[in-house]
Amino acid sequence: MRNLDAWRGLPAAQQPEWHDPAELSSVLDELSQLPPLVFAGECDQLKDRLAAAQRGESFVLQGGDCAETFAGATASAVQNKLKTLLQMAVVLTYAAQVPVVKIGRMAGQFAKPRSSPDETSDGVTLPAYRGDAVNGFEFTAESRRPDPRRLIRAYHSSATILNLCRAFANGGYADLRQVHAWNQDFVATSPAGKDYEHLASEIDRALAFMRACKAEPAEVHTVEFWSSHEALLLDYESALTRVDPRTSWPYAVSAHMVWIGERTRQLDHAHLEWASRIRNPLGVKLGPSTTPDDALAIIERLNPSAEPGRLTFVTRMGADRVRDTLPLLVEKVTASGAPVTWVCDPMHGNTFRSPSGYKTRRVDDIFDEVTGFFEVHRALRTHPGGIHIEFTGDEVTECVGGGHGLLEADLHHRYETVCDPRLNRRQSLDLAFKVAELYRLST
Ligand SMILES: O=C[C@H](O)[C@H](O)COP(=O)(O)O
Ligand SMILES: C=C(OP(=O)(O)O)C(=O)O
Ligand SMILES: [Mn+2]
Repeated sequence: MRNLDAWRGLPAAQQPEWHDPAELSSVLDELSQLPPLVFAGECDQLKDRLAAAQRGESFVLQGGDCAETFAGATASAVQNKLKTLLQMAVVLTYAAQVPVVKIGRMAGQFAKPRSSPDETSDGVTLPAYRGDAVNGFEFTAESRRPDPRRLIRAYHSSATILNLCRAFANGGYADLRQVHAWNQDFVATSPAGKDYEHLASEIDRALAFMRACKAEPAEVHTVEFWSSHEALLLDYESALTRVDPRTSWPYAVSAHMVWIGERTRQLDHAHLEWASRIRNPLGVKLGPSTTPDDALAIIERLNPSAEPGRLTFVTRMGADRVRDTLPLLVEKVTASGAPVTWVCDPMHGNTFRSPSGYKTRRVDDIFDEVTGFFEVHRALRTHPGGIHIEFTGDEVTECVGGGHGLLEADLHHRYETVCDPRLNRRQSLDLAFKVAELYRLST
């Protein structure tokens, strides 16, 4: 018998200390009555797309904020993010010559695992910020107190964002020619534009050819878009786990895909137990300390029946370690015959604090990790299935480098993230053009 509550008896890392159990329980009751944000059939479709990525027949582009905020659930913020994701996807589609599976770290990415449970500033120590679903970013005792009512806001903000994404993806905004025109603007105004001109003009010719042939498939005007987030808060995820009436299988209905983070993927803990019961496509983050046995045990827990598209390993090794740590994992998993989609997160292994105190990342390191990921897969003749990035559609100053040469001294201008540093719009497009080149060289 499936037991959706078996996780409750196990240790769960990174859960908030809610102070009022009665209030939490009433919030969870309320959540469990609310409509699903996604449907099981959609999750199955995404599983098919991820299975294609595992076979090298598509490429995953997953990205969004490190931590979404309630204040960020506006039409313009969501539109800018989606626009950037679509621009990146067009470049990658052309280079990879396979469909790009567009998955937002959006519409639910409201909870954060933290390195330390508290934060100290000017001699005052308060609970760490754990995402808008838990507490407020503002550094006051009142704001940092975990508030279960925020879970309801997380649900409604997710609904708002997902609704905007669905409308943008289907309502003409995602038109391929429009997206390409934005890319041409970027190439024309980017200092590194010369490097990208060739690819952009090839795309231009391909589109002109299609137009001349009067080829206007629906895919030119709309895109498939999927939501994802880290399934961190098990009370929330569990209240939004529903049994699909078609199949009687349980699904997380908070997002199409959910992933388990590097800090909560312990084999005998609650997160993997909960994830093992649901039927969504799942991601698991793997850091540099992961052994092949860890990876094989996770596969055994989450995908014992070897269902294609069910399990994505999102590796985040760091640019300096990816070439040493990834090969053995990929080799052993491949030898086991298990179907796994390999996706590279080049962000979380490359974070450092600048002398001025900002948490940041270098675009060069991010690109270097993706390069290493491609090299490893090429050497082992396995498929680099995609990339997973933290980015935003706005011109923030959180990561250093990129075509516009953002310096550490520039970080203070627009450092707006509430958790990890994100690529800004131009740095994201730089990355897309560079990865596109890499893809072409490596296949
Ligand atoms: O996004 C991932 C983690 O939540 C984040 O890297 C933790 O950051 P911290 O080390 O500042 O807690
Ligand atoms: C917490 C995150 O990453 P990881 O689990 O890889 O540390 C994240 O993706 O924001
Ligand atoms: Mn992060």
